[in-house]
Amino acid sequence: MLKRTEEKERLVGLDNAGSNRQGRWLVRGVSFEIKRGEIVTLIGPNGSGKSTSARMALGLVRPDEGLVTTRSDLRVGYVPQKMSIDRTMPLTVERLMTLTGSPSRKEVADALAETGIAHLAKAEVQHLSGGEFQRALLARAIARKPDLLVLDEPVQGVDYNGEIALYELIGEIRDRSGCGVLLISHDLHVVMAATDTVVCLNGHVCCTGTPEMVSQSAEYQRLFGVRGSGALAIYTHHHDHTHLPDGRVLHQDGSVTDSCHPDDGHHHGHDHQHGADCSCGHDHSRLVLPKTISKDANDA
Ligand SMILES: Nc1ncnc2c1ncn2[C@@H]1O[C@H](COP(=O)(O)OP(=O)(O)OP(=O)(O)O)[C@@H](O)[C@H]1O
Repeated sequence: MLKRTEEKERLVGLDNAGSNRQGRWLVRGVSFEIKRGEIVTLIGPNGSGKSTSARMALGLVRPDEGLVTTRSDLRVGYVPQKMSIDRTMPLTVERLMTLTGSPSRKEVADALAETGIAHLAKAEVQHLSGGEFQRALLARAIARKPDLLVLDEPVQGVDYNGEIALYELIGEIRDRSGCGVLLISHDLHVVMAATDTVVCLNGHVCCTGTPEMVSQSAEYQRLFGVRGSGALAIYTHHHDHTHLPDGRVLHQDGSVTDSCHPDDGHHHGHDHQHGADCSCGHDHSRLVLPKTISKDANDA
């Protein structure tokens, strides 16, 4: 008898969902689902309805049309787009972890270790770099052991190498914990190919699919106006280095450098291609778009 492949558990599903405020549709016709172990990324220009769609998925906004179904007792870990912290108030990373929940000391320590900032447990939040702060917020979210991890613009205030390191970390967390991940991004510089599904929004779903499929769709290219040298490059490489929490790069030969370049002598067996915008060029399975796309998107 044939054994059916086991279906991954569906955590959240939106079916033609829409949200209306005072007669205006903020977004409508949104359909996607997130299963356990999957990464779904919502992309789109400012005001395109990414946060509204995510809020519908989380049950924070009730859809005015369509259907949203959520697994009962779904545990969500949320990394907000902004978090206002009184910079004059002393607040350690450890304390930040317990502001809105009550994880045990071990859960706090594990989450800080997993996000690579165990050494910053006693540090003041106001002294953290952009990348360290994002990791602290991520640690706070994963300490809850979520079924679904939601990250709204997780790479804000983070430089290019830090951005790649953060995306890699999110992928590792998914691999280790098996949680589902919903990412929201309008800075399209890096959308990791580890993303299973990209949903491209502009008040409605313009296109949806794998990063490769979406990048090639006419709707996507119309929306983001990919111009001139702004060609897309899909990277599929083998892993030969690791991005450290502080943005530096640990190479296979044990050396650590501030950044990573194909010709820096640390990489062997170049079996990959580089795009026009490649400042790193190795080992990531990701879709890279030029920085200018964010501006193009706003112009669109
Ligand atoms: N509660 C609300 N009441 C009225 N309008 C709203 C409300 N929330 C959002 N909007 C509007 O809905 C549209 C979509 O907003 P949303 O925050 O979902 O977009 P976004 O894609 O996440 O944008 P950004 O990238 O700027 O964060 C915007 O025009 C916004 O001004």
